[in-house]
Amino acid sequence: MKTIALVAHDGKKKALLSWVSAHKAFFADKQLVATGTTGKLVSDALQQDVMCLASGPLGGDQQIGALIAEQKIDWLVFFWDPLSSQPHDPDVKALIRLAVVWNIPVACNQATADFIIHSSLYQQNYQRDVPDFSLHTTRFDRT
Ligand SMILES: O=C(CO)COP(=O)(O)O
Repeated sequence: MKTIALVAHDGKKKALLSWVSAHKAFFADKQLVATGTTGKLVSDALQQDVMCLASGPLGGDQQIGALIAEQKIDWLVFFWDPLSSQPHDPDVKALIRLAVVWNIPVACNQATADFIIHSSLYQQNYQRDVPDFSLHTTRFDRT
């Protein structure tokens, strides 16, 4: 099962909540991890369990970064707010840095988050619709 980390700054929480709500069915079979306040809001919006870590300014970003370094997170959706300063800005940068270091998909806005969902759905459908790809290749090789 895929594990997705969700984080949003206060100025972007509304955007994240409307985005996750629009994709409620997609998240139903995913494991969700989030910083404290974001996680509570997402859990209420989706009526789904979310592993809530500490609030961002209290170390939640660092906890998610640690999970990334332990390879327990498949992708990160982090709606950070480019128009307000954060007291824990070094933690924010460290989290994004670790997502890049560990080469996991990371979406910092809705357009990219949509891309990742569409790509993930495409991969699921491709794997389901073409299960006998190797068989097909073998048959082709014999002719
Ligand atoms: O500050 C955050 C990310 O940097 C988010 O923390 P909360 O989800 O606790 O608001």
